[in-house]
Amino acid sequence: MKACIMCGGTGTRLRPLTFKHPKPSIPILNKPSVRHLIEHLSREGFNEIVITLGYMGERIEEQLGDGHIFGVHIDYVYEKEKMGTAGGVKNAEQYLKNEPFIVLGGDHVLNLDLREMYRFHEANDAIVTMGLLSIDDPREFGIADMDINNRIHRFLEKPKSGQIFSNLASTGIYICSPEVFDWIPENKKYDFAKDLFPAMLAADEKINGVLVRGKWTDVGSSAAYRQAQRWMLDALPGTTIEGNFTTRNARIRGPLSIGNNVCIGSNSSLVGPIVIGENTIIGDNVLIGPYSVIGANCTIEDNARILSSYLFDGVFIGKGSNISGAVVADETIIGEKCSIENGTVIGHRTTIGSHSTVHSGVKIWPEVVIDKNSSIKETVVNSGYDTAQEGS
Ligand SMILES: CC(=O)N[C@H]1[C@@H](OP(=O)(O)O)O[C@H](CO)[C@@H](O)[C@@H]1O
Repeated sequence: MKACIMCGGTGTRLRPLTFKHPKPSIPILNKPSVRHLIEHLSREGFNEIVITLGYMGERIEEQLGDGHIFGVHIDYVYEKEKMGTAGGVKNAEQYLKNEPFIVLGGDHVLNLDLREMYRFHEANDAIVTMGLLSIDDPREFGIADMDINNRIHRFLEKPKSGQIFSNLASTGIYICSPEVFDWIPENKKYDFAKDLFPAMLAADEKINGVLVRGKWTDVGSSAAYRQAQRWMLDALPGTTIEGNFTTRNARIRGPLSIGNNVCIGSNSSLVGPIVIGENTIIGDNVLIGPYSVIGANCTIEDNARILSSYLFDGVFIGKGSNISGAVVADETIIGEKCSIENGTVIGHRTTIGSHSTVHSGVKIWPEVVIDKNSSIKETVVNSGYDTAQEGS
């Protein structure tokens, strides 16, 4: 079975993380998130995959290669300019024109039964079948109204508060028959949700919906990102303690997945679920609490506390610092006795001087240097980076 993964977006809402990683490459359990998606597709029998690329596309191609390590074959199609979601898929038509195919976003994290959705599509006669999920507040999504025979009669993209006629949100996962290409104009920016579905419904063309069960999120915001990592940490097997590490009397409670050559100092306490990448060094009296992911080549010095936080590769945490509910991108240095509070997102290669506090929810852009003893209450940007807020 064939799949098309849309990986062209700029990921502006996930800044500052997306200055270093395109959205599908942001690490989840220390692996680019799209790898988890491809592993799932492979398990479900979708082994011919085409990926549409735009922003930092080469990074994604480098990380995934031809797909053989996942048991799939991957082709890549680059968008020269932004073509919209349907326009991007149209660009990949040569790989998709012979049989129904599934379309997903490169930032989707899920454990859904996609095969069931595909079978439903094959057994029914719509050109498009949309995966729908019941969501309490669907304002961030497209919403659909569906009859008892699964036919969608109304669709509205990003409804405002007074316009919510249904709680069925589009997951942005579509099964399409090749006839869909007749509906998408060539060389024109064209979107599934904004252009194609309204055009099909106006022409009384059938679109089906299918309710999906299980876990699904798109990693569109840092809150969704944290949620996605939590799910994946919850899915770590039982009390496993994997990996080859050395320790002097640390107290360790799984589930825990540890890379090779990790070194844990004395009297430290690790309470899973936790994932730690290879070559990371953890000092004495360190507490690493549940729902933390620590990248490869990190250093956590003595007496630090890391709680429900995600540190990317090469991060340094100084003595006695307290990191709680934060995301810290690659190679950032946090000095001694800092406090990094809940919801903070710190870009790559930033330096936070010792004895500083970064208050709850603050974002700090890459390569910023914060003085010692600072108290940061608002976003700190780096004017060397593009500050325009467009795209998704
Ligand atoms: C224009 C467009 O494609 N909108 C889609 C898409 O929204 P984004 O905000 O563009 O990610 O994905 C949503 C699911 O993540 C889906 O509900 C919505 O209809």
